[in-house]
Amino acid sequence: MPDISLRRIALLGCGAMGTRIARAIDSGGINAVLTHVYDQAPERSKGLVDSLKTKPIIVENTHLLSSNNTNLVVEAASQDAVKDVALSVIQNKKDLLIMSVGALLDEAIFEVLADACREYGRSIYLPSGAIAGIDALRAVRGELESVTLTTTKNPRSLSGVPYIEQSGVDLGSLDGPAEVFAGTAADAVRHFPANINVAALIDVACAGGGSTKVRIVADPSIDRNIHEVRASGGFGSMIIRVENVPDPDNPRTSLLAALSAIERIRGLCSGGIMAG
Ligand SMILES: NC(=O)C1=CN([C@@H]2O[C@H](COP(=O)(O)OP(=O)(O)OC[C@H]3O[C@@H](n4cnc5c(N)ncnc54)[C@H](O)[C@@H]3O)[C@@H](O)[C@H]2O)C=CC1
Ligand SMILES: O=C([O-])CC(=O)C(=O)O
Repeated sequence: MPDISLRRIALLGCGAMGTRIARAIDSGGINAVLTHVYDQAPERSKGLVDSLKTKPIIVENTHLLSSNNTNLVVEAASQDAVKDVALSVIQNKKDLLIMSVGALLDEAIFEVLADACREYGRSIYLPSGAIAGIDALRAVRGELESVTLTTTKNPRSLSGVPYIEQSGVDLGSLDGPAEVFAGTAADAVRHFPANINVAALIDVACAGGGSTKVRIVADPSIDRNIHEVRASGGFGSMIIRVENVPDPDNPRTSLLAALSAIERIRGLCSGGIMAG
């Protein structure tokens, strides 16, 4: 049940997604105020704050985001940021919304955070991000026999990933679709930390323990970030497919991911009737 007293928000990460979230709050579309921000790149936090009507305080490090009277810390930074700060946010009795969900496929981290949420009575929210149907997958998790995620992106949305460079695939010379990864969700988020958080979301929803099957395909002929989940089991079967427009400020990230975060924050801050 959402806590409608959530009104003061701190933001970790002022990149493509963090900027959209901050602007949605600043525009008055969410019943909340952005009180504090932090980014390890100081020019990012300053650039964001300069562009906002209501100026949040720029803090000196991640931990200061939860050492004030905010209710909710929103993470839109990186898996490393989650590993660094998530536990202290919960210990400081703040709720936490995580977008770099891949961090949770480290079993030790998941268990520590789950225990801390119980002990301190706080919640960690994982918006459905760049995928859809997370609620349905969670509902049928006890009946699942098979789940596979296939993610297809333009090579420019996959550039700079050491795993691809080491595997000898030359993204620049592809003239058709090429599989660049096949394996488990746990390995996918390790090798593609900024590209496949959706695999972690699906795996957490299905209680897969990191074992959900994942394929990543580079296809120079497409300009969308496409995620397709095929699931089957005792409930029947489902195919969930999204064809996402990439965020113009970060082609790895889909616009839907930021919109999903904003909608989740809006719901947490307003209560009322909510679908899904
Ligand atoms: N859950 C989902 O469906 C999706 C999740 N994501 C993830 O959400 C996160 C945000 O995405 P974008 O805004 O597009 O990325 P971005 O690269 O545009 O921005 C990330 C910002 O966080 C900052 N940052 C990174 N590590 C940090 C740390 N340890 N401490 C403080 N600041 C740090 C960077 O300097 C940068 O300004 C990424 O981890 C991305 O992989 C992206 C798309 C979908
Ligand atoms: O935004 C997307 O399409 C997917 C993505 O980067 C992620 O899951 O990390």
